[in-house]
Amino acid sequence: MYLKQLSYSNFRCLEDTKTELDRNFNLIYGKNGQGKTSFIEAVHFLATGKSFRTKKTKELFRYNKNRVIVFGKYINKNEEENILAIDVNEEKKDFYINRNKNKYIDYVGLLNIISFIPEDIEIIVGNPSIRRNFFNYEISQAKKDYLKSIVDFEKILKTRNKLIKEKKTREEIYSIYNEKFMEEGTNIIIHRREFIKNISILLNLNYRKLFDPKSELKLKYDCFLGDIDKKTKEEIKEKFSENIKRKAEREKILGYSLTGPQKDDFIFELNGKNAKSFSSQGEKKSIIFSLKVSEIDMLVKEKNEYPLFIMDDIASYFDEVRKKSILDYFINKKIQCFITSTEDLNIKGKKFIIEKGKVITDEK
Ligand SMILES: Nc1ncnc2c1ncn2[C@@H]1O[C@H](COP(=O)(O)OP(=O)(O)OP(=O)(O)O)[C@@H](O)[C@H]1O
Repeated sequence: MYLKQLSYSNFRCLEDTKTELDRNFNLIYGKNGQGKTSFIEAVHFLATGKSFRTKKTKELFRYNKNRVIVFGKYINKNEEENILAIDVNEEKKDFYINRNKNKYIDYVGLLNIISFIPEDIEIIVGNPSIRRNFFNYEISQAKKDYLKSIVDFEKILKTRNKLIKEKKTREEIYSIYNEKFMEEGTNIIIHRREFIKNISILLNLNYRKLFDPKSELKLKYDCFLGDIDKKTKEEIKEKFSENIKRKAEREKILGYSLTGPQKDDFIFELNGKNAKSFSSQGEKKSIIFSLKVSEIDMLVKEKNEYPLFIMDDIASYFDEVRKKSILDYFINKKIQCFITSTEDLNIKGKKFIIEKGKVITDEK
């Protein structure tokens, strides 16, 4: 799939415009502070309804404005053209597919996108909730029923916590919620185990191919239940149930859930050592880049089409050799990518020069 056209109104510092994009390579080029990141943020926002820089959508409104519209035409794997749009104001966010208003759950995942931004290093060094959010989003892109499980699980967890806090743990309603909690929780565990197993193999292959053929990189699912590697769904549920029973008394004292996949974590291990504590900055960046490339492979396997890729500030990440191997990767795979840079890159495609929010197209 690829994005053919992008337009936006009131998006950060960008001057309202309509842009025709290259099917493969789009270089967003300019000096610091001109609007390069804002441009790829608009692409990301169109695809996901979210920014990769902020949770507060209001920050996307141009100063003193209270509404943003992004609009784009994309071509899917059957070469069909579709139109997406998001209209957001202070109160609500509306999603449109081919000019019809739709729910977010139906909108997200139509235009798949993978991003690589400086803040992604947090996936390794940040706290477990960052990794959980990251993998939740990635698994959802490939599996719609996972997104549903996550949304349902979060609602159930909230109610379960409320019931524990109110000490209504012996009532019938608690046991109904407990059953739902275990059922959805187990679905999440199974999806996570499967996804991590598959992506870990790709991650190692990609890291070796792109950066270091002698290294061994593993991604491990650190499930709150301990080792569930070879367990069936029923066995996992059983273990979950025992875990709940064991922690019930303490949950009552503390007033919230002490068990469940909301406690899961994921560990990156480079040559047998936890990357969070032992890997260098350059190795961490390379691990994350390999992870992103592996996500592309996973999406291609699941959906049989390539997602879009956006990468902010390539020059600040990698040396010349690594930069070349990364750019070669995108060119060979024929992925539509959007790369921002303060230096010109000698690659065939479209160059968009950004100056004070104004986008100037320069065919290369
Ligand atoms: N909501 C907004 N409305 C208007 N301008 C904004 C808004 N948010 C940020 N800006 C301004 O937009 C400008 C461009 O920011 P952006 O991060 O897109 O630049 P950039 O070209 O990627 O810069 P760099 O190379 O330094 O990363 C900044 O000067 C910033 O202050």
